[in-house]
Amino acid sequence: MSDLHELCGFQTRPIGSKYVEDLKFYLKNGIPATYTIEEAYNYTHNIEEEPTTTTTPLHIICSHMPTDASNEELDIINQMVEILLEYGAGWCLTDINNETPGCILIRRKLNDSPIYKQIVSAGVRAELLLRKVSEYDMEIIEDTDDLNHEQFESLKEDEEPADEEHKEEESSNISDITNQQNSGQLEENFKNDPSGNQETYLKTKLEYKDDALVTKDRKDGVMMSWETDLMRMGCDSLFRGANIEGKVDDEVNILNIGFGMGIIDTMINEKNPTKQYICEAHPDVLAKLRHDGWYEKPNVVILEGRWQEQLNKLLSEGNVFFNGIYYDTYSEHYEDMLELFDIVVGILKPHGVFSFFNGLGADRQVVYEVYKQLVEMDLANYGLVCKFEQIEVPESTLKVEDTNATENKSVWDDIKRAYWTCPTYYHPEARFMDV
Ligand SMILES: C[S@@+](CC[C@H](N)C(=O)[O-])C[C@H]1O[C@@H](n2cnc3c(N)ncnc32)[C@H](O)[C@@H]1O
Repeated sequence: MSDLHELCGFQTRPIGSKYVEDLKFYLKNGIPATYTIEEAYNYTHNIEEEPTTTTTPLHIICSHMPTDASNEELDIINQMVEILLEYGAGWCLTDINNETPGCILIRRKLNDSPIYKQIVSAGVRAELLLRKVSEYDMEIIEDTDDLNHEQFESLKEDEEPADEEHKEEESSNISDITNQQNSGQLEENFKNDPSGNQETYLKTKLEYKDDALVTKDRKDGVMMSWETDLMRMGCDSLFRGANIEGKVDDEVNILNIGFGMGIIDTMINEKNPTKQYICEAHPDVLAKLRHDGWYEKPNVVILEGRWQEQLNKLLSEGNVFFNGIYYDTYSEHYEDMLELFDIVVGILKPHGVFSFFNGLGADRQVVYEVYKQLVEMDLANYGLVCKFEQIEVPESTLKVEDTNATENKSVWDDIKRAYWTCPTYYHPEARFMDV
């Protein structure tokens, strides 16, 4: 382990200002804030292979920060985190246990600490920067080949490097993409993955089961009935947009993007709006809509196709405006949602409500919290204020190994990959600012 790594392990107490001085000294002398234990180990052992896990100084701080630290010590640790982040420490790099620094704090129940807040803010800044970088087609060159290890290395022999066999499968879409953008293999997998690629998804056969809509062969969960309570909240939000100063609007129009299992659409229909628009792109889902009689319902309009085409048409025709718009699609990304905001502000009535299934980054709690802040900022740029209501999700959605209740069935038992692993759902309700 290098001196920098050792420093971040807080082996001597109390943690005083010398820690900050030493940290600054190492960083100013060229040790990268992202210098990993694995890089240090490989260098000392003449291993040329690029390590696949990244245990950074920030990880070490998060796992060694004492739970009995005094306020003065916490202040020093906080300063150290601030300095590391200033010097470019990664908020979403993953260590040997597939944990980011934020994940470690959550596991240690330290996510109320200012350090956790700093990490989430750094995540927001990093994602905004990444967006700019891709917008302008810039390249971030990360070359660690010419690191001057000799200058800062003093690795102990007993320190074990990252072990491939212990490495868990990466699970966060967003941090995967951030970490491993350059991998051609990943790109290929991504193309063939219906959950991440819309073109592939729309050609993939779907299957309706009792409690889920899944892709027939791979068993990706497109929609699952455990989300029913979340859909109820979504439906209630949409109809709040029908209320203008205590009176119900003369014409209540609701738009739902993505039919799936029809859970939210059934709830909307029961409230009998003037017009219920449903936009749906997948042929198997459209067949289900036909089979279940949705085309015959007098107040229902079905927009067949992707919202990207269908809603632009509505927008340019300019003769229907909505009290509520709900968005819950599949195999789309955050950038798609940003594109949707352009249309939402053009077809939402002044008192209307926009809501969506908030699963942004929800396979990793710290990423979920970063995206909660990002979407709030992005909606604000469109003049929409987004408020979040918190609810606990059913325990059966937390992976079996996390619940300590192996006898309980997990909703993910027959599903390829859990797209949700967070204990709390942040239900979004957005309205124009001046309403
Ligand atoms: C998660 S499900 C929606 C579940 C729904 N909220 C419910 O309550 O059952 C997502 C749906 O969005 C549809 N979809 C995906 N991309 C779409 C797009 N670009 N335009 C319209 N529909 C889309 C999928 O085919 C799928 O039926």
